[in-house]
Amino acid sequence: MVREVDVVVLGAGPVGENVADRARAAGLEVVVVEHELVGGECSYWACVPSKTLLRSGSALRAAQRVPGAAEAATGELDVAATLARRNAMVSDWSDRNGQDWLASVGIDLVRGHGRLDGERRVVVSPAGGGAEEVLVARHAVAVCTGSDPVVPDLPGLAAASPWTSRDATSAQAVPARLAVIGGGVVAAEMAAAYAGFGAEVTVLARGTMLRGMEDFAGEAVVAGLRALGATVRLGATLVRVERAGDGAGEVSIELDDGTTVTADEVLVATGRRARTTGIGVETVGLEPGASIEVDDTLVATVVAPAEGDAPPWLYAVGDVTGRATFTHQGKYQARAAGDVIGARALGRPVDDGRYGVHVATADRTAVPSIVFGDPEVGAVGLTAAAAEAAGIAVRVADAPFSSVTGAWILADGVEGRARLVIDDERDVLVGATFVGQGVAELVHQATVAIVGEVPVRRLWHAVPAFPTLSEIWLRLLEADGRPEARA
Ligand SMILES: Cc1cc2nc3c(=O)[nH]c(=O)nc-3n(C[C@H](O)[C@H](O)[C@H](O)COP(=O)(O)OP(=O)(O)OC[C@H]3O[C@@H](n4cnc5c(N)ncnc54)[C@H](O)[C@@H]3O)c2cc1C
Ligand SMILES: NC(=O)c1ccc[n+]([C@@H]2O[C@H](COP(=O)([O-])OP(=O)(O)OC[C@H]3O[C@@H](n4cnc5c(N)ncnc54)[C@H](O)[C@@H]3O)[C@@H](O)[C@H]2O)c1
Repeated sequence: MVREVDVVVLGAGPVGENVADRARAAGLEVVVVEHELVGGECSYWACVPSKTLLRSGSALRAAQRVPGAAEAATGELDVAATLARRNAMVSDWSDRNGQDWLASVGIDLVRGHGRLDGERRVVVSPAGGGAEEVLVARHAVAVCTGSDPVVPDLPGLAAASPWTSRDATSAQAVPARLAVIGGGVVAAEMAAAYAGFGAEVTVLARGTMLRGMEDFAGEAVVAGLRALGATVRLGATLVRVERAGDGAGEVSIELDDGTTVTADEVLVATGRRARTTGIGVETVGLEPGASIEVDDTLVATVVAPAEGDAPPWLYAVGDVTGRATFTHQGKYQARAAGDVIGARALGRPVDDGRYGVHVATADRTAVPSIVFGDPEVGAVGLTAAAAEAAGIAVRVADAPFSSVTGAWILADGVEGRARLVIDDERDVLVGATFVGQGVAELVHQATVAIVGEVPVRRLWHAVPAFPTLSEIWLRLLEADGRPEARA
């Protein structure tokens, strides 16, 4: 069967849903193709279950840090109740709600595996078998197929049936011992969750933790994991992995220093790669296995421009672009992409200037990220090192949360600190990092300041209420110095 529609969206993760939503809002006829669950990785095996698994432990520890509440919160974490809440948060891996939402906004869902088949064509193999359906897009195809975990080519690892983030976020029981390979955000979060559940956790990071963030963030996460009882080995080089018995025995991980770590499960948390294999990208001149490069309106850049004035037709959005692999940033791209697809289809003006309606400018200036461990790490924009590497002359302002009364009221034993990275010439923020208990909500203030290019001297007039955590902003400005003192 061949069906002609306005827009075909390949993949109904958070990003595909939002591209479809915006294109539909422009009045276009939209079909979404999905071979697993509507809602994608984020809803079922990533953001939602991982944050739910972390939340119960962090709520308990937050109470235990406040005298008066601590005396009432003396029990152990209820792991079974935590796992049950996670099951509920992912609707027991049913996408009924997602399907209902698509129907409610008039987006057609086609269940099955989709692949590109030359210009504007997507072929769908139905999930339950049967005849293939060919979808021909009048205006656009948006590839929103997400990413897959990378399993390193380490001797014995694949044969040891390692966990990926899918197993760690959907497990119905907690292994007694969990080894975690990697020092990134999945490793930090899942190690914190499972250590909080009482598992004996060993993190094996080949360098430091959270490389790419400010050094003090990774250092605080290592200290936090150790405080939860986890073992963290930095600079670990793994030689081989072996699972004993017939595949059900313990896993041994041999390191180059001659030591061996044994565990019941091993979680591989060594990054992700774009899902561009088996989706026909080669039929439109793209490379299978690689991220799809796009311009700021999310048009795939390697496809030759269409003849004459014909508008571009191939878009890629979200994790598959490798641009800024977070749900919030993918959805931001998706709003721009869905709107620009609508504008181009209807012959309306395209607003593609810096911070225009139809571009994802903030992918290059202000991508917020939170590591939801204990402590939390929140960051946006550039680190001091990244700014310098980009040739921006910056000054840095640091302040500890122990200087903030609101932090002392929230909990005893205040730790953590924050940093602003300021473009010295333009006197605007280009980066910020917050580390501590409950700091996640502070990041958006910095995101607004960066995107708004608010002069630092004006930030002195944005007065944080007393006594809140936000007073860290005042401490940071004080560390930077009163504007007239620098004049
Ligand atoms: C453990 C973990 C925790 C995370 N936590 C956070 C967090 O707290 N906050 C955050 O912002 N980000 C988080 N992320 C990242 C976030 O999950 C991704 O950035 C987000 O899911 C990307 O959305 P997407 O729609 O691009 O891709 P996906 O969510 O991967 O969705 C892609 C969809 O396309 C479908 N699909 C793929 N190929 C085909 C095909 N050929 N035919 C039909 N359908 C297809 C898939 O089935 C899937 O439904 C986390 C990631 C992991 C691994
Ligand atoms: N809270 C959040 O927003 C959140 C949470 C989890 C994941 N995510 C997203 O998912 C992505 C993937 O997370 P991740 O932790 O898997 O990747 P990552 O890129 O954050 O970290 C990968 C880690 O694996 C290590 N590594 C890579 N190859 C290795 C190898 N061959 N041997 C040993 N170590 C190796 C790296 O040194 C690094 O420490 C993140 O980049 C992020 O975009 C976001």
